[in-house]
Amino acid sequence: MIETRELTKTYGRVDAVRDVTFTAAPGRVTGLLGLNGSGKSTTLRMLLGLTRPTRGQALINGSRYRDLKNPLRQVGAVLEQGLSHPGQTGYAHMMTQAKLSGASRERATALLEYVGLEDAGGKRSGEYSLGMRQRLAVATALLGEPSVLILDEPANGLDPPGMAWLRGLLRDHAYAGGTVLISSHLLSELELLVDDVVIIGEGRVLRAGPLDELRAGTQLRIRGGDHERLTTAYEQAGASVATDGRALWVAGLSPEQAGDIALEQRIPIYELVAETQHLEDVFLSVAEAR
Ligand SMILES: Nc1ncnc2c1ncn2[C@@H]1O[C@H](COP(=O)(O)OP(=O)(O)OP(=O)(O)O)[C@@H](O)[C@H]1O
Repeated sequence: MIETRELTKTYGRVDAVRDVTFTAAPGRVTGLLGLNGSGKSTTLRMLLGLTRPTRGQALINGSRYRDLKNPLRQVGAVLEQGLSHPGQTGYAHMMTQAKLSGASRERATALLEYVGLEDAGGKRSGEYSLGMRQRLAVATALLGEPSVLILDEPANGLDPPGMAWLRGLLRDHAYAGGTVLISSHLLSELELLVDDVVIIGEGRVLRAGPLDELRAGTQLRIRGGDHERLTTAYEQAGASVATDGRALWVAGLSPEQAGDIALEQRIPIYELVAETQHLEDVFLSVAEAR
């Protein structure tokens, strides 16, 4: 479980993070979304005890990071800057880190295999691709069998199969009761993964909630015989109607209602599709509403 309460970090006159309150619950994957510079890394760094909050609280399993007993057994982190020494092999890195987190050598070896680096374990990590470094960072984070995982922009450097692998791993972690908090500006990548979303902009929480609730606004895309008359009829029925030049976008009616109204007006319908909003649409509408 992760909780922040009125978490704030001020650098000089800049509020990097301001009054950020959210919860990332066990059994769920929570996405922290925002543009570059919106305060994601600063929030995660405060949770991990790497940056001291100006005020407010950042709690993992009910405690500040520095008050956690055995922190490496409670929380694993994948941060943007790699952890490993470039001259050290992946294998040697895992053995050093295993000692720090009290994990066995067997677990370290098994994790190298789990992240797909069994053949690259003898190579210096400085020679790894960005994607391989991310895999090594994930293996390191999992060493202490932590219930909480925190990942800052892990999609950077991962190719599509790598991203699919990471999605599977994080979903399994949440399914087993773990808590996952992942930051990203790649909305389409996150849409396939997260259960809950916290959108931040300029250091503040703009919107937070379950993904399904945030993108609940289903719209109908309708192409018919007479768009002008259709618009009038739908608006009279209480819907809001927009057009992209080729089709009408209708919010506030079911497909059945929209079809029946067109039939009453004797206007032919050539195409009628119910489209669920994408995370990107939610993000843009939140950003525009500010
Ligand atoms: N150590 C620091 N000193 C001064 N300003 C900082 C420091 N760290 C972050 N900031 C500022 O705080 C704001 C938020 O930065 P942060 O790195 O948390 O954003 P982010 O959402 O993680 O962005 P990115 O995806 O680019 O890393 C930015 O305006 C940044 O310039």
